[in-house]
Amino acid sequence: MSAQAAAPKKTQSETIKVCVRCRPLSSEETAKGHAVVVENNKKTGEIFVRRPFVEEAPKQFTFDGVFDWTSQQSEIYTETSAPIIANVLEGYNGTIFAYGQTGTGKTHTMTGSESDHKERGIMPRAFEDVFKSIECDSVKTQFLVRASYLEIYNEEIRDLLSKNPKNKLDLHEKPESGVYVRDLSYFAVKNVQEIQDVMLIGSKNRSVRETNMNAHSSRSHSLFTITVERSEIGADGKAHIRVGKLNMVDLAGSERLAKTGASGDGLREATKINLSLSTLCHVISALTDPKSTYIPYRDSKLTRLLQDSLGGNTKTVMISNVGPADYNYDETMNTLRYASRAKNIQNKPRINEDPKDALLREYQDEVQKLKQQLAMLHSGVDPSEIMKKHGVMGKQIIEVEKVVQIEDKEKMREFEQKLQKEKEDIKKYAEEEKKRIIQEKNLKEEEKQQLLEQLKKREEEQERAKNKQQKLITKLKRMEEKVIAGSQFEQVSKKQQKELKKTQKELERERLQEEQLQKLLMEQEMKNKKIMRKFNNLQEELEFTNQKMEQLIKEYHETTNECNNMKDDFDRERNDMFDTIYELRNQLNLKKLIIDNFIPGEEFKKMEKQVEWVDEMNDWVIRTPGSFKELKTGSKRPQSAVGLKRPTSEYSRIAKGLGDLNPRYKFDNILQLDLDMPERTTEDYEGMPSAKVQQAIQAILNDDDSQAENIPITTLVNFQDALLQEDAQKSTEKPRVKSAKRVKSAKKKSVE
Ligand SMILES: Nc1ncnc2c1ncn2[C@@H]1O[C@H](COP(=O)(O)OP(=O)(O)OP(=O)(O)O)[C@@H](O)[C@H]1O
Repeated sequence: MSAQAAAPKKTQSETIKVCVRCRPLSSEETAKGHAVVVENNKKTGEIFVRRPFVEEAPKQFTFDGVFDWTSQQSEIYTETSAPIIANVLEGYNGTIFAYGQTGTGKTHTMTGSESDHKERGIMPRAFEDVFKSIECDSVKTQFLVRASYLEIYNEEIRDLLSKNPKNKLDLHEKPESGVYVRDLSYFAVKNVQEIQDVMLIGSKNRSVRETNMNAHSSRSHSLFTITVERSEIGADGKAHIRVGKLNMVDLAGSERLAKTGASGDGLREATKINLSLSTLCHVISALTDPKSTYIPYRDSKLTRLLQDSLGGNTKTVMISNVGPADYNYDETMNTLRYASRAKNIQNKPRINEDPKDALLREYQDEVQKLKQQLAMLHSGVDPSEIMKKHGVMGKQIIEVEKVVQIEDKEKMREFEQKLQKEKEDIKKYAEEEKKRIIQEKNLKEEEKQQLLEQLKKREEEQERAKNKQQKLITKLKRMEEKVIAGSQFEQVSKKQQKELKKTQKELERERLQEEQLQKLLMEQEMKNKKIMRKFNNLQEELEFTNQKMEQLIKEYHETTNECNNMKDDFDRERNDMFDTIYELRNQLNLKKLIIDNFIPGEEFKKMEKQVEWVDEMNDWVIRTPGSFKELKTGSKRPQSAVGLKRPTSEYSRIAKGLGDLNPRYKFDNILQLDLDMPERTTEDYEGMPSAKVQQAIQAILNDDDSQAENIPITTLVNFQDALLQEDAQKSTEKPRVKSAKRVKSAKKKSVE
């Protein structure tokens, strides 16, 4: 494929391709005697679903492809996904996603079996195809293949290839490249084995749990992305880069809480799964409703990540998985209804040409830089030349200046071998020199030591230089390895085979279309005949009208039935929602109870102030410490004054200026050891109390402590009166400081 062929094509819209796969009855379903209610017609793309225990015509849907339990994994891949892989290598974005009720075979379809080669799913087959196509391409075309793997668990994005797969990542959006996950790990891979290892590592980190419906139920949506960057020389003699991205999505299954028996964490997971799947359904509905003005992509992480695949610039295939058993009739119908709607979603795929953020260009630049550095290092003064220049016991090594250009692996190997040999020569030469110095009889011991030290120093220097060269070669090798070139020999026959296969498939598709058109034509002709029919007599006309009426009545009944079924489905969905709401309300009440009884109101209010709703994350988050500043109340602490050791208020500066000895104005960190006793504010009672007062005091003192509380009120009133009278008499003699304290003083005096 030449770069010329990649000249910007006119963007045409196309509908997303929708296929249905029905798995076989499981052994448990067979043992329980469940009946099969799903029937497929592969040729026409029709699927029929019979409502159990009801006498009515089966519901019929038509898709781009239908597959039953006899379909092999290879067939599913070839029919649904292979064309998308070819598109991705041309620079289109592609998405393949599996959707359906829990336990219907989404993971089986996408990943398949690890141990049984025949049973491997779409993902490993896609890996093989990507690298096969790269091999078949021209040697001048360079590729960079990267892989990433993430899951959305409980509305949190997690990097399945990270060292800490439980850390949550954020979604961001760039105008030129759309929605992306910040800090997601990408691994450059250069063959099938490497990318398969990436998938296996990620799959092991995925959240799975046993439910009533599936022993290994995926509790998260997973997204494996392969980014293929290809660089070719165009007609203008310049390198052009195209970037294709392939998303492979294994969604968590929709489930009815009553069937899966979810509780606790399982309930939380199921609620989040169902919510994000219902957002996906709302997005599908909105995209196919001509009256809709708003697409709720932002309502879940899943729909935001799939934004380009649904109504965007991607070539998309949706594989809807269903179960064949009668007890799953409702879920099967639900899946098929949404799948049927999705058929009308229009995308506008386009080739991504010369994007600004192409990594391949960065790699190419870096490799070029490394090559130059290496060449410079190598063409510089050789370490042995340094030795020669410094004339250490002069064995003369003549070095020829050379410029290194590493163009292929063979040359790189030669260069590495040469470097190794040079290292060994340096070592050998140093050893010989060492021996010679030691054996030199004309030299003093001191001189010998000096020469040996010099020799050691130079040997180290040379080794350092060679190690640096080795490092550069290793880095260059690593970078060049990541950039894969097409095969040396263009495998024409392989390519032709591929073309042949493609043409055969195209022919088959055309044949099917022709068959369908033929069928439609016949039906139309029949209708026409009926209309054009001439009636010989009234009797015939009556019979025809009766037949027509019967037909209309039948159609009316069928439509009414369909309406009732839809109403039933709606009721069921509503009941499911009520179940979910009921469970969630229970949990909410529990949390409210805990908050009301164990968290003080003040604390709750404080906490409430410290959290905020972030639209981007669609969740509550605790504010960062920086944002607490605005919550702080109270007076502002004075800022540090120039020349003072600590922030100081105006008042304390004045106090210091006035020479106040209070240590708090000394501006030093003072540790006060003496107790700061309060000043006395009362004074002893002087003079002789009157007889009445003495009597009252005596009465109090005579009562022991236990009775003190029970002193008759009259005694106390008398005592108070006596004191007041006496106060009035003596007020002219001496003013009292605090009369309220007198009772104590009086008592003290009397005791003394
Ligand atoms: N076409 C098939 N042929 C044979 N077995 C199948 C097929 N499809 C699914 N199965 C089996 O059914 C079981 C459930 O499949 P799988 O785990 O792929 O379902 P799922 O839709 O991914 O479920 P969940 O949404 O709970 O993760 C597995 O044991 C799987 O091997």
